[in-house]
Amino acid sequence: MSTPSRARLEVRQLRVTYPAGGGLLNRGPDINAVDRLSLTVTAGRTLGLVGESGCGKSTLARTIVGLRRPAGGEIWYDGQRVDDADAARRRRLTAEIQMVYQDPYSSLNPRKKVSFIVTEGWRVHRGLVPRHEWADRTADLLARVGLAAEVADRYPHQLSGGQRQRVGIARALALSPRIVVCDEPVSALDVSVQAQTLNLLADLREDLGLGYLFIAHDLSVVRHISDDLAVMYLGRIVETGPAAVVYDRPAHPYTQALISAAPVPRPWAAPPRERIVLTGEVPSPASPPSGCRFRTRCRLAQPRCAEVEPELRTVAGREVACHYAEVSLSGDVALDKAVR
Ligand SMILES: Nc1ncnc2c1ncn2[C@@H]1O[C@H](COP(=O)(O)OP(=O)(O)OP(=O)(O)O)[C@@H](O)[C@H]1O
Repeated sequence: MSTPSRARLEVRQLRVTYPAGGGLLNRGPDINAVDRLSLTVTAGRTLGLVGESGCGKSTLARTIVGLRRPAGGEIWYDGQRVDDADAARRRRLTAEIQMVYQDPYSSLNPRKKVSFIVTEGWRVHRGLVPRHEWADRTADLLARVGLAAEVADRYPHQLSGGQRQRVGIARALALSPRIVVCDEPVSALDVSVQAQTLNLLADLREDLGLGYLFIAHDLSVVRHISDDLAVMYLGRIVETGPAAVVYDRPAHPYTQALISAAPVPRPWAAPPRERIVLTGEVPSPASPPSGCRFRTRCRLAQPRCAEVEPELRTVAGREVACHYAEVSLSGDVALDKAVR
């Protein structure tokens, strides 16, 4: 497969909401699951997106692949706007942006054989692959993800979790995407098969020149596969930049806390590090705190943080949304001096 170098997905100021709970009379404010979020995914590169459960990662993923409508903002693919396109153009554009789902148990139809599941996209995008090529092309796709051709005749319940996720990956590849949204693709798998699945995804990216938006709540999973990292908190990106910069010298107090809590592969060989424990609950996205959304759990919070919402700005080679990012990069001692 050739790799057009300019395949590029751009999300600009995206907002996605859910209607508020409660009855008609006591309706609360809408839930802003994704709030003015911007990011870019380019073919051949991986953007890792991390954040705690409930911060809006899956909502973002589902909106990018067209399963939810945004309440605001824009989604662009290769210079064309996707989110306001008519159904036919949208279908054509989004064939090139596919998704691998978190749970291979619930994302595959249990009543259909693998041969049907993998060819689903060809039924929707008629004419893409001629009917007489389906069997051979399915065998090729299964081989690409490390499965034997006989798997085509099996049902999902006859496969292991790792094999099912490979079927999910084959289904995503069937439409020759340029961009793949991987929504926690290994978190439902046994630890023993997580690494194999990650290696498969990394190999496919190399061979096919894919661009990944790789979503995970576990930083140690995304660190190795990502070129760039984005850290999400309550619907917004709080820090983003090259993976090595963000991971090795995090500037946002939230990123620092996430990294300090991530397991270290060989703790005896790693330098000792401070563990920052996050206190308090994640606030509801229906009523986020004023100013900086992270301030209610932030060890560096100052009065200004309640008044002015920090926008992303460049600090030491990455973008960070924190008034005191330089300070937090150089530690607490410096903070005393800086805020006086
Ligand atoms: N269908 C829905 N109706 C109402 N609120 C929803 C719905 N789906 C998600 N939410 C809310 O939107 C916010 C973002 O949820 P989302 O599932 O996108 O987060 P997440 O980071 O993917 O979490 P997880 O890792 O647990 O899936 C949460 O507050 C969640 O409660």
